[in-house]
Amino acid sequence: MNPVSETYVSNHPQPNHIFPLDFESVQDVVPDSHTWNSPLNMFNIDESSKHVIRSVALPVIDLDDPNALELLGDACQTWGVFQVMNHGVPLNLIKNIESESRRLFSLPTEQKLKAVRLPGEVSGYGLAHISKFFPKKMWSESFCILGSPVEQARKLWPDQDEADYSKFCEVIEEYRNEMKKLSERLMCLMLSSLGINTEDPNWTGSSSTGEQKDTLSLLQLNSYPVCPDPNRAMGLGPHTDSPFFTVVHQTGPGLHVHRNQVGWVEVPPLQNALTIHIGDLFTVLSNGRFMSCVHRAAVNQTRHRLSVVYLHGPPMDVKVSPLMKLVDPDHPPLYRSVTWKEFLDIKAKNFDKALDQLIQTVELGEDGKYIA
Ligand SMILES: C=C1C[C@]23C[C@H]1CC[C@H]2[C@@]12CCC[C@@](C)(C(=O)O1)[C@H]2[C@@H]3C(=O)O
Ligand SMILES: O=C(O)CCC(=O)C(=O)O
Ligand SMILES: [Fe+2]
Repeated sequence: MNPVSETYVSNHPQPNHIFPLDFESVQDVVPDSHTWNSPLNMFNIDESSKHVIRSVALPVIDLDDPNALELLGDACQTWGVFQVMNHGVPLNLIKNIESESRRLFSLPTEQKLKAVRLPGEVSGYGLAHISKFFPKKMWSESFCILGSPVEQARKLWPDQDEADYSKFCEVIEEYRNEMKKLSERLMCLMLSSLGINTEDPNWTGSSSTGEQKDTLSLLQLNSYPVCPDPNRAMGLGPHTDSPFFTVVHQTGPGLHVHRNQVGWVEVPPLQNALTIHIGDLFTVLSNGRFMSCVHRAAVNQTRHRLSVVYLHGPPMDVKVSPLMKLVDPDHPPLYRSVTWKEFLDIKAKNFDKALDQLIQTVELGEDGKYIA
């Protein structure tokens, strides 16, 4: 652990999976704590080949294309990941969030630790939330923002004049608004591709009180510093995202998605494209038609890579179940209903097998068909 973290920890006991390596003082070797050399045996992925495929083209969907709906449905069913062009998010806003992230991560470690994510909290600076599921540390640092960024930003830029944190907050809020708009549009398209009409107020399932609540939106900024030996380190271990889907902006190559029978495929950092990953809750909602996509982030020796991840999910306590329209005598409900909150608890205990825990067996009639 780096000296700043050490001092901090001795005063505030913390689990060690929150603190990133002190990248400011990284030498020319990857420490043992960060060396990924044993097979993970997660997600039933065959790890015999380290090869990353660059020749297989991932679906790229132009939202202005008249066939966008069909292409998008196809991409969700076959890949669980796709890239969108003409998404309507202003390019200068994307550049701005990139430079604000860069400004944040280039603060001295000591400063970033002032906004460290406390145990049990979602927002703040630290290792990615999923680090606790892996035996080795990741070559990255992240900053998670749930709700207003103001409180966190004040910790990062405390004594200076307002300009420092207000610029950051402005850009975050603006980006979040654009992401919300785009996500709602994508959600409608994805559901339409399944024959679901989102005008129906109950399409996400029902909350305990029956009232409509806001969907939850969360931003995570990731930073992957240059690494002296990228083959031995991991930026972000293999995982699926838990919400309905995530929208990712990356500044350079490093994102890999896994496809069965194919292997790890690189997601190219196309100019002006955003990457969408189907998450676990969409798998439940779509009754297994759209499977969440396993992905990871690699690091490199020359370029500091950044990514910005927006999570689009339901309110934490709203039950998500397979949509009624996707359940019929030939398609029984595969998963039991679950709230995002319950699902995160399940995932905390069964990281790569969380969805399997929701699989239910239903009684079938004599003809082998499901009776609703
Ligand atoms: C509400 C959530 C969803 C979490 C856990 C918890 C708080 C932060 C979320 C993320 C944000 C970034 C990707 C992810 C994979 C991560 O590492 O932290 C997400 C994870 C999940 O989708 O499970
Ligand atoms: O850095 C990336 O490209 C991916 C980040 C990611 O998957 C995540 O934060 O969940
Ligand atoms: Fe992810």
